[in-house]
Amino acid sequence: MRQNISVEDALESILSQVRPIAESEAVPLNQAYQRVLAQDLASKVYHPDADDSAVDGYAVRGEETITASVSTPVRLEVVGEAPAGRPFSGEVRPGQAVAIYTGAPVPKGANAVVRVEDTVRDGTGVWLLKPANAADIRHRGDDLRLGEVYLHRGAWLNAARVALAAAMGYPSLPVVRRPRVGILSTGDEVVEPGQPLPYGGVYNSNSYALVGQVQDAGGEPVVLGKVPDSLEVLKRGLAGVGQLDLLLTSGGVSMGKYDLVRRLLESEGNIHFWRVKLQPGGPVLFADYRGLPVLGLPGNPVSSMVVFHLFGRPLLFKLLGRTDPPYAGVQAAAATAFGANPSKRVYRRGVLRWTPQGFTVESTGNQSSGVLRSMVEGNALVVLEAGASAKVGDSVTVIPLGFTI
Ligand SMILES: Nc1nc2c(c(=O)[nH]1)N[C@H]1C(S)=C(S)[C@@H](COP(=O)(O)OP(=O)(O)OC[C@H]3O[C@@H](n4cnc5c(N)ncnc54)[C@H](O)[C@@H]3O)O[C@H]1N2
Ligand code: MOO
Repeated sequence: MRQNISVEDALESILSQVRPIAESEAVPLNQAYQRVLAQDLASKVYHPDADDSAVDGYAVRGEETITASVSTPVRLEVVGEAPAGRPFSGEVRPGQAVAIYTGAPVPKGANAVVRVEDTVRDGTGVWLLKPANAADIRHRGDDLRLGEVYLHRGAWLNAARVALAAAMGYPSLPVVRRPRVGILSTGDEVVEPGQPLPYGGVYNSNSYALVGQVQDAGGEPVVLGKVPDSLEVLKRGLAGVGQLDLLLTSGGVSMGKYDLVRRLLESEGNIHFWRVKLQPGGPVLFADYRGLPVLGLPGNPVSSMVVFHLFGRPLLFKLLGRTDPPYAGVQAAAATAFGANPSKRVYRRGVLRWTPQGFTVESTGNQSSGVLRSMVEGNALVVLEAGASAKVGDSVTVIPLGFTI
């Protein structure tokens, strides 16, 4: 077992232990959001399907309109209409125009369009007050070309990507099976909300943070409830977890004699590492329990959330084959001072704001890892290397939480 390793070494150890999930399934478009594409997708169509009009106006032979102006309007005979979805089947001959609408294919013979606001309708004809513009025609395949791959395996299916798949002609999408992620809380003092709170008790919040964090990363949370501080009960709980891709435990990984998760994994599992040089979340543990990867999150609510973000989220991304980064940093000017830890990298909770001068970040105040409120009031983690504090105005690295830039 490795101990006291860096965040980078811990992440590398975790990622080297997990293989991407090979199974996939087909789901209708409306169920594809927040899933991960399992195959490259080539367009089944051209978009636009034909050279079409980008504006409402008149399709004309451009060379006939060059002299058109308010003082010297050009008159053409309107021989038909081309609404979107009902293309004009004839041809635009010299002296003629066809009333055309945005998205309709440009009829044969026409090569430019005059916008309706630059025309005056006059019985069976139309006066053009400006020359026609060829740039108001969109060309076949400007957006999508038949057979070309525009969505790649590993893509996180957000609104725009699902929409693009629809535009390419797919009614359903192949997506990677969701990793099943067990969430197990430990601790005699931990009580489910809704139950009376005994003296010294604490409501289970970690499980609920993890359900949301697992879903946000693309996993399927499997809530396994809470086991009390008893080795036997913990063992029975672990024996009955069923088919999982990852087990998250919360609590029980520190130095105390009731820190059962660590003790059980020490004796019956294989601990890859325990304790990482970071705060909050230093006592994090990563192990293998009978073939199941186990990420042991420290019990303090902030530690649990931060450690999941730094390690659990990238682990799920690897299982899913997601190609977007699990998190990223931006530079921001410190609006308050941030204190250092002499021997560990710290992740302080801060409020990241966009101002006309750029990003600024302000501390949420009390940085104790028991203050869950800091994860609600803050929207970002300020990263400070061991021994490195920040003064007001210093540029610091910040990891935005819950939104991507
Ligand atoms: N002698 C030492 N003691 C501690 C150390 C240390 O290095 N030496 N590290 C501290 C740090 S840092 C952390 S973080 C915690 C982690 O401890 P555990 O993972 O063993 O967690 P517990 O002791 O079970 O709980 C810690 C804290 O979190 C509360 N908790 C636990 N589960 C939940 C839950 N599901 N929902 C809400 N809150 C929960 C629990 O009541 C405790 O207050 O260890 C320090 N100790
Ligand atoms: O690392 Mo603990 O997570 O500071 O409280």
